[in-house]
This record gives sequence, structure tokens and C-alpha cells, in this order.
Amino acid sequence: MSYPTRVKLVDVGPRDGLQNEKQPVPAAVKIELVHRLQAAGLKEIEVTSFVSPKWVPQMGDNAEVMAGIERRADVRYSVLTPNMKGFEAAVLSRPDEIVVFGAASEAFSQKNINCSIAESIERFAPVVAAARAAGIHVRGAMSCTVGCPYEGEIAPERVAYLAGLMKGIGVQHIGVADTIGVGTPIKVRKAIEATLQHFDLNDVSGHFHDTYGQALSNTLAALAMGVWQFDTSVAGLGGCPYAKGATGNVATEDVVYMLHGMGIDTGIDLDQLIDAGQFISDHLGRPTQSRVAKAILAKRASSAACEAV
Ligand SMILES: CC(C)(COP(=O)([O-])OP(=O)([O-])OC[C@H]1O[C@@H](n2cnc3c(N)ncnc32)[C@H](O)[C@@H]1OP(=O)([O-])[O-])[C@@H](O)C(=O)NCCC(=O)NCCSC(=O)C[C@@](C)(O)CC(=O)[O-]
Repeated sequence: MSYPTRVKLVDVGPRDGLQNEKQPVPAAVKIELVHRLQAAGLKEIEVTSFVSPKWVPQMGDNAEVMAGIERRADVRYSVLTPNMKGFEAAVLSRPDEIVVFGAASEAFSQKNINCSIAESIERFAPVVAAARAAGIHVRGAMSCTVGCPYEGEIAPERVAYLAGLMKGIGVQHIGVADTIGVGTPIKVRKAIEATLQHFDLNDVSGHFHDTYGQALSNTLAALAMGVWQFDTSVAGLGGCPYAKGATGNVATEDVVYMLHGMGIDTGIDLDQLIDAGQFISDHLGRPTQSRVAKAILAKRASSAACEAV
């Protein structure tokens, strides 16, 4: 079996990771997190979302966070935009990429963005057209591609249907999301195969939450299909406010460790990434969710103790 030799990771920690935090996380902390991620070698960072602050209060500082980032020319900064109102606000902060986010499940679409799948596409179409006219790259995210918290299992045909709608309105890249982390490798493979009916392999990424501890296996299954782009979240932060009980994305540290162990290049410095994860975990006052970070931090602590004696 051959795997890609290079993988691109998009760290979604500042957005997906923090959107569900109950206590406000200061904009300065979010900005520092972005700086640490880019210093660690991340080339794409999902910074924030331009959604209703009544729905997701934690992202209400979107413009402030975007304005505070010291940008690097080789890093792409992306933001979520559910409608024209969000796009018009987002465009002022000069994102490199916008993300329209739909769902393969009708119930999740209603809970998350207050409209049906068909209505969501009607809302996204002018956003995609405006972004492309402005030279901004457009990514689509498809939630609940294997399971939905309200409808249960989702058939691959529904994923193919949504992928076709996204392609039809001009979305350039599509993310296949296991929002609640219920997927297992064969189900994830089927969701990706359904997506590949409409998108080229180079325009497809995986976005796996780790609720059931399957996210690394699912990442490996996608890699075996040739998928080379994945969303991950530093320290395993996160969860969607409209998917109760779902945990964060697979930790960036865990994916980097696995990929480097397989000889796959990511361009990411694992030690600096672990420091970034420690920074945000310290701020949130809870341990990292990354197994790799826990192991390496424990090793660092025991080496420091040995040196001290
Ligand atoms: C989409 C809406 C806005 C529809 O919400 P709505 O209530 O249907 O919208 P509306 O057009 O009727 O407007 C209602 C109010 O919201 C305002 N409004 C309207 N749009 C905006 C906007 N863009 N920015 C700021 N304000 C906005 C609008 O101005 C109005 O304000 P009011 O007159 O009441 O004061 C709402 O449902 C919403 O904000 N949902 C966000 C949900 C969300 O962010 N979920 C998490 C992200 S998705 C995710 O995490 C999954 C993903 C991507 O990671 C992949 C995966 O794992 O599945």
C-alpha cells in the first residue's frame, strides 16, 4: 500500500477548537495561539467564524482576532461564513479562504444553521460567487457525513448529493467531516468515495472528531485512499455547539506523530506544536487531549527531574 509522501494539515483549533468554550477566551489568547501554530510550521489555520454571536458567542471577536494576527505570506488564514452577512463582514478582515458549511443530515442543518440543506445551498451560492470574484479560495465543509446526532447513520448517497450541490455552486475544495466522531474506517471510506463522485482527490480533505477514539484510524483509511489534506485541532480542542457530547477533532500532535513515524512529511515541528498545545491548555486550565503531547510532556518532565538531581 502506498501513502502520500507529504500531508497538509489545517489546524482548526482557534475556530472549531474554541467555539464551544463556555468562558470567553480573550482575543489576545486566540491571536497568540495562531502565532504559535504558524511558528510550529502550520501552513493553514482556521482562525474564526463570521456567524451570529447569538448562536456562537465565543466567535464574536472575529474581526478583532483577524486584525491582530501578524500574517505570514506562506500561511493561509481561513474563516467560516454561513451567509452574505457573514461574508461581507469577513471580507473586511482579508481572509485567504472562506468556508461555507453544510450538512448531509437535514436535522443537523436545521439545528446548526437554521435552514434546510436546499436553503443552505441557496444561501451559499452568492457567498461562493462573491468570494471567487474577489479571488478568495472557497472551501466547503460537509458535516455529519457518517453519522448525525439527531438522525443516526447517514448513507453515502446523501454525502454524494451534498457534494454535488457544493460542486454545482462553485465550491473549490470539500471537507468530509465526521462531526460526532462515530465513524469507523470503512464508513469513512464510503463517505469519501461518495465525495469523489464530484470532487478531485486533490480537492478533498478529512475532518475527523475523536469522540469514539477512531479518528487516527479514520485518518489512516483516508490516507490509504490518497487523501493528503486533513483538518486537525491542536491539543484535540473542540466540539460543535450543535452536536452535544461530541469531542474535539483529532489532535494535531497525534496526527503529526503518526505521519512522521510513517515517513510522511508535514513541515511541522512537533516540539513547537506541543508547546502551542500546552499554551492553550494552560489557558483553559485543563490537560491536553493529545495522547502524544501527554507522553512527550511526561518524558520532558522526567528528563528535567533527572537533570535536577
Ligand atoms: C447561520 C445563522 C446566522 C442563521 O441564523 P438565522 O437566525 O436563521 O439568521 P437570520 O438571517 O434570520 O438572522 C437572525 C439574526 O442573526 C444575525 N445574523 C445573521 N447572519 C449573521 C452573521 N453571519 N453574522 C452575524 N450576525 C448574523 C442577523 O443580523 C439577525 O440579527 P438580529 O436582527 O436578530 O439582531 C445562524 O444559524 C448561525 O450563526 N449559525 C452558526 C452555527 C455555527 O457556527 N456552528 C458551528 C460551526 S459548524 C461546525 O463546527 C462543523 C464543522 C464545520 O467544523 C465541520 C464538522 O465537524 O461537522
